[in-house]
Amino acid sequence: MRHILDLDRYPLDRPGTPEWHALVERCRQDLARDGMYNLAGFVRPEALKQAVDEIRPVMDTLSFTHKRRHNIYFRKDIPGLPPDHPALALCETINHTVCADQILQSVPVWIYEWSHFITFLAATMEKEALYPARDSLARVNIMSYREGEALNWHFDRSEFTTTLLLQAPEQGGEFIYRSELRSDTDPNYEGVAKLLRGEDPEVKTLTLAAGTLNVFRGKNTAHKVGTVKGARDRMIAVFSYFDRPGVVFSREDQMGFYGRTA
Ligand SMILES: O=C(O)CCC(=O)C(=O)O
Ligand SMILES: [Fe+2]
Repeated sequence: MRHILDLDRYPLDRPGTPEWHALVERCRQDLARDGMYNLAGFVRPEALKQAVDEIRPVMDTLSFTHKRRHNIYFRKDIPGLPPDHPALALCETINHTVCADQILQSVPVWIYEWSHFITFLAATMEKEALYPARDSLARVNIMSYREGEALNWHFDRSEFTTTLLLQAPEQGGEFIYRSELRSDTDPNYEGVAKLLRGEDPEVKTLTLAAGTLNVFRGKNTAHKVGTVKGARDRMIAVFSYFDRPGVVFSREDQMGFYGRTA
């Protein structure tokens, strides 16, 4: 892993040492304050290039074009919410997705499965353990956003979302988010409606640099990716871990996100 990750700066391979604890502590503080932490330069530039080079042909030929109108929940209906409630307003997403089963031997999948990485993530999230998904599609997704494309407002399925930007676009493609818009006990439908109307003053924008590890509270943070501009696509790896082993997506979700089942 030493040639892939900057382990001098981020000592993930030395769990239990004072420098490892210091890094975990810093990430915990960022999460508590901002609902997010970022490790810039986590992946070495040569490894980023290798990742983009090995994924590019798969992206160009086998990726699923994810294009649909959806609500912020990525669900047809929400029990208890009338279909015309403004929290269910539709928005449009388009990007291109490659799944873990199409890039079994690749830099992002190696990182996803590295036990020191999983141990570190769990520690920053103050969890006893964290488990990779069993779903062969959802484990790792590589998403490419070309000029004019964007991912629209949504909440994620898992409590935390872990991403690694492999290639930054020339312009646009910002990560736009609203922390703690809802909680596990309060869906805050009025707040969601306000956000979708463009009237939430708490929305923040982050421009990520390639190689940055980004971890945020995806389940209750509404987030989207701004429209990409310029010739270079925005390419990002999204890692899905869960609190229990063996998580698989429903066939309906697999079809919606990946255009196929596994
Ligand atoms: O592309 C990103 O930065 C975020 C991706 C994301 O939110 C997702 O895949 O759920
Ligand atoms: Fe997301």
